[in-house]
Amino acid sequence: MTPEANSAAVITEIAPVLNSAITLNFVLIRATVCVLLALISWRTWKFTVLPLLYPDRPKEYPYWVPFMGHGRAFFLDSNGLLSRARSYFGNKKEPFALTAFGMTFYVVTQVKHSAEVYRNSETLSFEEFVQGLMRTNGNDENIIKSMYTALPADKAGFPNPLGESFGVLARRMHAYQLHPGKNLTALQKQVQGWVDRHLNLIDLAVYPSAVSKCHTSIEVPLYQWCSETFIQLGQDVYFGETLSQIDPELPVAFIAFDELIWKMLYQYPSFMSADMITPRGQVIASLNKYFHVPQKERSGGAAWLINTMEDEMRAIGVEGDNLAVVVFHLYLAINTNTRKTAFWLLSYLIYNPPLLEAYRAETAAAFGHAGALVDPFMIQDPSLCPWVEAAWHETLRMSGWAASVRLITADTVIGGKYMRKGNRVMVPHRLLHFDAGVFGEQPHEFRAERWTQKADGDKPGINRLARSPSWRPFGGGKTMCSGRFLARFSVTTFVATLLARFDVELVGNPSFPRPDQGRPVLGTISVKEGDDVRVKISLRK
Ligand code: HEM
Repeated sequence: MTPEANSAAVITEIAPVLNSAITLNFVLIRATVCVLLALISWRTWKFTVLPLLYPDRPKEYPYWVPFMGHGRAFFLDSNGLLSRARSYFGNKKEPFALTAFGMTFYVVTQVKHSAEVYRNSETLSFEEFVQGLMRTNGNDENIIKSMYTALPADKAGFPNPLGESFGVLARRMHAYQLHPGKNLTALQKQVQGWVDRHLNLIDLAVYPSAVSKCHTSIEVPLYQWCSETFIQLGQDVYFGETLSQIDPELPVAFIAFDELIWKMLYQYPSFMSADMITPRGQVIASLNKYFHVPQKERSGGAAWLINTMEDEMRAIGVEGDNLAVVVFHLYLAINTNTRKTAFWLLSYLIYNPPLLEAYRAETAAAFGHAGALVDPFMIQDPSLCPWVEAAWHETLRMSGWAASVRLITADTVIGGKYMRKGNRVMVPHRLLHFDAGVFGEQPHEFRAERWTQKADGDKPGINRLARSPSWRPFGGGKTMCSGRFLARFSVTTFVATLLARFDVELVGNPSFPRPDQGRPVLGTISVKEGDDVRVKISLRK
């Protein structure tokens, strides 16, 4: 065959293939153009036309992928996304809307509007969040229902004059135990005794992460070690020693769960979250065993709150695993934030020696002969310990990562904007706490002194910032954290005792540990993986 004939044959052979490839490409290009046009029309309609038609609705931060919305950015750094959205709207502080994974949140960043959210318990519900957690962690539907069904006003046990459900009464029980008064003082004395007894080198060396280098010092990874000690403290004070006897590994299991709590909050499928589910199962199983021991036989005794909640729940038929799952949430509330706050407070002090010395000097009066912890209550008095107060507040400000979220149960107006039933409204505490207009210059820097500047008429040691409505480290309204007084007492007393008895110094020259801004938590931010710092704790000479 001649070369010409040869190429003609090849062309005849490949022409249909080429033709169909060109047709396919053409179809693909047309499909892509159609999808793009549809997307542009949808986006223009949703984010340009609708806001003009309905100016009384919060404007929505635009996105390109329907349903998914800002899901990816929310997952990577929710607070970063919220800041970007706020500046997109010119930092006007009007409520705006944001969609992630098919869920729409109305974000409230102005303090006046956040007060409207906290005041409204009629059409904004926190219970939905709590019930969601109960479901995720294994409570049966009928149990959740009976816990949120109104109980008779004349029932036996904890008084119920308003005929409320156990779910609502539980909040009153928390307040009864944890708000200032004799019940809180009793618990604080337990914390005092625990700290006084256990903050010695022999006891501190037994924590799994501690390494004993010689008989006068130990070395610890600070985050891990604060977590282990604080969970042990919380557990012993609330549940007595029985829980540790049942499961000596419980604090370690809880840390493993708590570091992966974001998988629970994002409701990851079980095949992707065995590493979170297994330790969570261990904590719940150990609590279940604990409740099989009769109250009178539990050594060390439990707090009033634990025994009362148990009695009240048994009275409405909550037993076994269901009882353990409900109390698991309390175990979580007691332990998740204090361990991390202790770590951040200690880190800020260690990296700021003058502040550490001021903290140590102010709290010296709390200690008696041979470092005995005799008066931890003076540490709570801002007029006696202004630097403790300042360091505590600034640590909460820098490490708070929570947002108050409520389900909208009926159409509601907040900040003059109409918010639709079924969506959620969110008050991101961090945006409030990083407002330079309220908290002063360089809001991203740790500056304890911002809490020491007083206005005329302020009580000694009490700074006006602590009374600002922008200050929300513990949320607000009826659901404001009931553990806030005990949390401050435990963390500041623990740190004061550690500094009174030991020298605490960095091993090597590590940079300040970075917070993990990607993963959601229920309060205080975690440390970035790999950023824990090693610290040497040695007896003070
Ligand atoms: C530094 C430590 C702590 C921080 C930063 C913290 C923070 C918070 C926050 C932000 C909320 C949500 C409030 C809302 O959305 O309105 C909350 C609720 C709560 N906290 Fe804490 N908390 C801490 C320690 C504790 C402790 C030690 C307990 C002890 C029991 C506790 C018990 C609770 C309870 C029971 C709730 C739910 C309130 C309700 O359902 O009404 N917290 N906490």
